[in-house]
Amino acid sequence: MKVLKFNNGDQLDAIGLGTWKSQPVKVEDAVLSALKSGYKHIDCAAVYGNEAEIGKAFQKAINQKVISRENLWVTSKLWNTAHKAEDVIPALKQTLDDLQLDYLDLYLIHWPVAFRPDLHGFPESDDDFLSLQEVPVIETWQAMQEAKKQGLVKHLGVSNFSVTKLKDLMGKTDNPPEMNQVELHPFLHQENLLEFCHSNNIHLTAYSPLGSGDRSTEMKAEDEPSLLENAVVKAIAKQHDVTPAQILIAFHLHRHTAVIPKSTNPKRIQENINSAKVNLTDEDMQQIKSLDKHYRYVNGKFFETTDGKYSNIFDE
Ligand SMILES: NC(=O)C1=CN([C@@H]2O[C@H](COP(=O)(O)OP(=O)(O)OC[C@H]3O[C@@H](n4cnc5c(N)ncnc54)[C@H](OP(=O)(O)O)[C@@H]3O)[C@@H](O)[C@H]2O)C=CC1
Ligand SMILES: O=C1CO[C@H](CO)[C@@H](O)[C@@H]1O
Repeated sequence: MKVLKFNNGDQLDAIGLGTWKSQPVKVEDAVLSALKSGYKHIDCAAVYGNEAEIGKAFQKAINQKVISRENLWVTSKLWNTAHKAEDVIPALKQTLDDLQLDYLDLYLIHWPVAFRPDLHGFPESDDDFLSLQEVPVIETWQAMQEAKKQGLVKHLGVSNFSVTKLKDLMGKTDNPPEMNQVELHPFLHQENLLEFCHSNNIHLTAYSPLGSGDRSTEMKAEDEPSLLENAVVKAIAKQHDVTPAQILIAFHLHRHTAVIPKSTNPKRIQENINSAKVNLTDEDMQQIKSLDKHYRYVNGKFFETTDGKYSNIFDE
């Protein structure tokens, strides 16, 4: 398995398991099945509403000696309601309680967007958002540093940050993020972001690598393109005698990022980690490069306000 190396010597398996939309009744078995299939890297978030069930899987796996805590890598994310300094550590402690862990391996700011702390669910009006002037990202970041000092988390990072937002944060701290988790796949290469992160010692994790087909219909565009059904991807898969999903996952290994396909199906969970064995050629990568059309499945539209507080969230 390819790994991403951190400054302190820690290593992250490049293929991890995503858990957004994994139903609480299914996710415990899914995570346990993944750990038994050799996954060591699990991607979670408070907002996915299933961390307590994932925690049960971790307990079972550790008790059954499927994996030790030291070999397991758990990422979670701070939700947008907890960006104020005083809310960060309580939110992290809730996640740790739910996951039944003493520490996280990686904690990310989920979005560069802040909601009112008392908000339940998603914003319904402009008033449900706080502006970045009211809660600057650096305030949240400093509180995360404190959590690290207290031993609650080993590594810190961000998610959905553009180059502009990374530069802004890096200009205000001596402790830059070690990870940026963003959408990446053959329809969205984000070469500039990849180059910026890699030349600044920031790892990337690719989310929605298979096109996030199980999102609710309200989140989908009518003419949404399919990665799994793409003719070029299918032809490359045929040449390698593997599935299209395995090509889509192997693409990220070739670009030295992590990738976190979501599945609750044991067969597909196994299939996805087996992508580690796929070696794409330069010619395959060239063909995949031609598919880039800057298409986002998670387009951030749900953060648009009428007052423009969070317009152009990706700065492009
Ligand atoms: N930081 C952020 O803002 C975001 C982070 N994420 C993270 O990234 C993870 C992955 O992204 P996500 O959006 O969930 O979508 P993915 O691109 O991983 O797609 C998930 C879908 O693909 C199906 N699938 C899984 N494996 C295969 C396979 N081998 N062949 C065919 N279909 C397959 C799944 O079905 P089934 O389960 O039935 O197998 C599900 O319908 C998330 O779960 C989450 O952890 C995602 C979005 C935003
Ligand atoms: O990780 C994610 C998936 O779920 C959320 C939407 O419900 C997104 O905000 C986020 O990017």
